[in-house]
Amino acid sequence: MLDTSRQVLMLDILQTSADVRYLQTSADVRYLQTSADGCQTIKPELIYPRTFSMGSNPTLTIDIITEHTTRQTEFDQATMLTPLLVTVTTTVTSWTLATGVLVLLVVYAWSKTRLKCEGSNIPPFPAPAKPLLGHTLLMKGNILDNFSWMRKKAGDLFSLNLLGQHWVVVNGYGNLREVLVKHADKTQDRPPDLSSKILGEDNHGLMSSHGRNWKEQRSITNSILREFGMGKQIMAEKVLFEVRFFMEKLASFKGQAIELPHIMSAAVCNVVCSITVGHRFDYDDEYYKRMMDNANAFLVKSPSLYVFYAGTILKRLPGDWFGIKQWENCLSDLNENFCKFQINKVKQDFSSDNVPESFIAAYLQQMRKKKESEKESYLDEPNLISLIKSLILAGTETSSTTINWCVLLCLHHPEIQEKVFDEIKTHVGTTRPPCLSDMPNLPYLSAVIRETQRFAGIAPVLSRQVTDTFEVQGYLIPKGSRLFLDINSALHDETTWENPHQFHPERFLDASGNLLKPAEFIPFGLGRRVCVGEALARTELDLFLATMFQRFQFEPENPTELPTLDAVLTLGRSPKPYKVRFLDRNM
Ligand code: HEM
Repeated sequence: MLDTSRQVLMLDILQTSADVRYLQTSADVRYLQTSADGCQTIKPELIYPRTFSMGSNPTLTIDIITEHTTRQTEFDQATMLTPLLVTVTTTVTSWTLATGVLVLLVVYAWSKTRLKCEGSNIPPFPAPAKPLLGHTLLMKGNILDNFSWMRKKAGDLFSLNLLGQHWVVVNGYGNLREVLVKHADKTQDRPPDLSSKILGEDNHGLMSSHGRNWKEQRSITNSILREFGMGKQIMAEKVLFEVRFFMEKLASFKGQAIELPHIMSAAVCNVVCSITVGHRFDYDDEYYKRMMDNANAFLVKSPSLYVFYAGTILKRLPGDWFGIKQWENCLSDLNENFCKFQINKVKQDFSSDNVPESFIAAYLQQMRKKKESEKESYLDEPNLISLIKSLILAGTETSSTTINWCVLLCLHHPEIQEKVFDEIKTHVGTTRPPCLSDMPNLPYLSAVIRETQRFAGIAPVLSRQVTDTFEVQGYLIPKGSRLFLDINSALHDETTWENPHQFHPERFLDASGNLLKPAEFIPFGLGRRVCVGEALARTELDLFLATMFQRFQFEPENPTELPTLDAVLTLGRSPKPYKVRFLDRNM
């Protein structure tokens, strides 16, 4: 503020007295003229504000020293100094005001960022909280590594103060189960997230809905997906239909090194589209590519896990520090140009009497029925829009990233790749594509898929809002707290999995080669919010991967330099970009 006033002062005088070299005030304070003719410095700090009379009729006497003469000039309000003095007066007033406001703000922020529950028997903190910021800085960087060292310091359950919000990080299968299953009534809801807040979709659809709305959306989603044969042969046929297009696309690269994720996501998303909107899209269709780019941006451009739950205030900051505005644009475009557009298309030739051919049609039919029966219901179009978006976002990158990890891991373990191929060759052959009924005969492939899911841990941290106080491990988890549930702490627990950071599919097979499913294997979550698309995801992983292993040999771009196994962490955990060659085994 001082600086600003000083600059205004100098500029105002200098602009109106072009010949002036130095200015000297009546209080004998000199300061520098900044015009281009190179006059010497007089300490500018001296000018403020004692130089001026602040009475009701402020005047200022200034000695104007030119090259040869000294002339004394008195300025008053009527002259050009008026704005100058007004500026100074205002500055002084606003300085006092600003200090007051700042003090108030600090006191307010301090009271808001203190945990109300501190002092009660909540889980311990891993480190002292910083004034105002609490533990927010601990959320920077790789959150999984951060949680891991905090766990070592504070134990399986620990508290964080994130700008006044109490969060508890829950580690270990036993604790996750206790929180998500035993206390399911109190931990059913997710905290409001930024994407639904900025789109005005809080309590819409499936991901961000809660209470009775969530129950009804979840129940209708389950029943429509079952109606479309999820986990059964009908759904498998939809997947196999897409697998054929995907294989041709892979073959079209003729062994050239490619990045898999884009084309893989396009294929997997088509399965979700064939269910939700009733048909697939061509991979090169511009409309589809735009929708895919937007869906992909949700993950790739998504802010860090913590920012995901931060307030919308971040959106109002100037610029786009957290990429939130860019992110918002992608999500709005997905909403308007895909979800709403497709719903309107289905509505155009919709009839309640037709057998529904898409999720949208089935939902609209149920919506109409509920309306006619005049039963209270949450089925409506805003929920449907958000639901379609949830299915696309939650159902694309998850399965696609898992397959992407599996291919990468096979580049590191060619012997595993050959073992899977041999199993397929023996039990399916190479003349017809594998189908769902082959899977019981392919336990090694199933073990490779499970081990990929365990090793990669693509959905590493879930979150919940605590709606009623409960106790776990002797600690109090107060109502209003939020939970980070570290799923990877169960998937990588040394007491369950020997050498958890090694890729070892055999851990999912018993001595007779039968497939195992340990309770701690929870890549789809646990409890009431467990993945609604689990059966579809498993069918996709089985059929896409079985066909890929059967037809292609996966080779690294450069055989002497394998791509890294390091992950990129956003809301999910995906491999760093790498290139792979798909060599057709039939050629
Ligand atoms: C390998 C693939 C997949 C993995 C690893 C996965 C994992 C998960 C996880 C961990 C959750 C959160 C559970 C919780 O918060 O407790 C979840 C929720 C969800 N998933 Fe999946 N998922 C996959 C595929 C799919 C597919 C294919 C779909 C749909 C087409 C889907 C739709 C959803 C939805 C809508 C939710 C929210 C459910 C709710 O809140 O009630 N997911 N998934």
